[in-house]
Amino acid sequence: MTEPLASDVILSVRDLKTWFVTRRVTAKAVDGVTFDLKRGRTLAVVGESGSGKSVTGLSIMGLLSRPGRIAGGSILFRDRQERVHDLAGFGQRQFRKLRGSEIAMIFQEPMTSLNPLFTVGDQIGEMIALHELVDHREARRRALAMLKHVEIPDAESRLDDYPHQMSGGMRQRVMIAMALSCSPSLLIADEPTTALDVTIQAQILDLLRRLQAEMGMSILFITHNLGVVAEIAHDVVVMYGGRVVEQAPVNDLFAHQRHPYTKGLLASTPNAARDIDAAGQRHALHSIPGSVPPITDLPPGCAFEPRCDFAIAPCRAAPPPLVPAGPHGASRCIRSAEL
Ligand SMILES: Nc1ncnc2c1ncn2[C@@H]1O[C@H](COP(=O)(O)OP(=O)(O)OP(=O)(O)O)[C@@H](O)[C@H]1O
Repeated sequence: MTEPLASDVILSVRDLKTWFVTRRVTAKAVDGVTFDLKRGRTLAVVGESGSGKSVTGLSIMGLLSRPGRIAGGSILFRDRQERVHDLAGFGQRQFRKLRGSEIAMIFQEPMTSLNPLFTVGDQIGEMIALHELVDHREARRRALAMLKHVEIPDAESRLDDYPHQMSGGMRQRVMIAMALSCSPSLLIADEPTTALDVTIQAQILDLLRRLQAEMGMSILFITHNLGVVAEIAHDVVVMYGGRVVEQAPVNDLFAHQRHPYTKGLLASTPNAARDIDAAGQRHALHSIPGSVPPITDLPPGCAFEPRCDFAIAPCRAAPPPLVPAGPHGASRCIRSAEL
């Protein structure tokens, strides 16, 4: 029997396995991932390229491409009527009802969501009309309100712009407007600021924080950037090789990392105050040796063991379980108590 969902949890991913199976290989892109996202909070999923972050988001949205499929586990989602659904068993027809109205997703590249052939006003309006009974004029009025909501200057005239007439930051705002036009309770944001320069990135993060406070939505924020995590997350899940290696509230994670991979990620994140001293001397940035092994060829024990400075013989035996480490966090490192 599945354990019931705590009343403040909107999304509970439990032992999720998303595999890409072909006749020759099985790529276990997500292999036993478990986390909870609470109402009105932001959970960041962080890890290097290939760790399984995007596949986790796409699994929740029902947007996996073949031969990807959910091979096990559950994705419990609480809708606005407080009904709990297991999205792991959903078909495309059920997803179509939920996507946009209850769960929305934004991507790194706004043109993934925007059609170059239609004006932004038409596209946002169409999204609203798809889920709610509104006429053309009302859809346009709501689209304009959304453009203002995401702080697009001179929104009235921008309504009739095509996406290519806008800057990257503005397009990102339009994608957010479209995603939030039906007030979803869950937003999945997959690297939405990665392609933007740092000042625009900070503005988009500010905007998301403000919209979250106003609309009360929960955000699953996928990123490889711990700087962004520090800006936006309440809670953090660190992924490596398709598994969660550590999870903790954001303050705890930055104060004390329980997994050597998280330690390495943090040490590799540029930080001007730490990297240049008062005399202007630069200190070399740490980098984690090697790279994420292909998920079709993970080592038998801890997936991070070949790159880990703290590894001991038992790390090579079997994948360590995710166990409580400290009062709020959990770690998959058998040495976490000593780190
Ligand atoms: N269509 C596919 N067929 C086979 N394997 C896939 C497919 N899509 C993703 N994978 C595999 O799943 C693994 C996880 O990919 P995923 O995109 O989730 O990583 P990520 O952590 O989001 O990295 P990035 O930041 O680069 O997107 C990768 O190793 C990739 O090889």
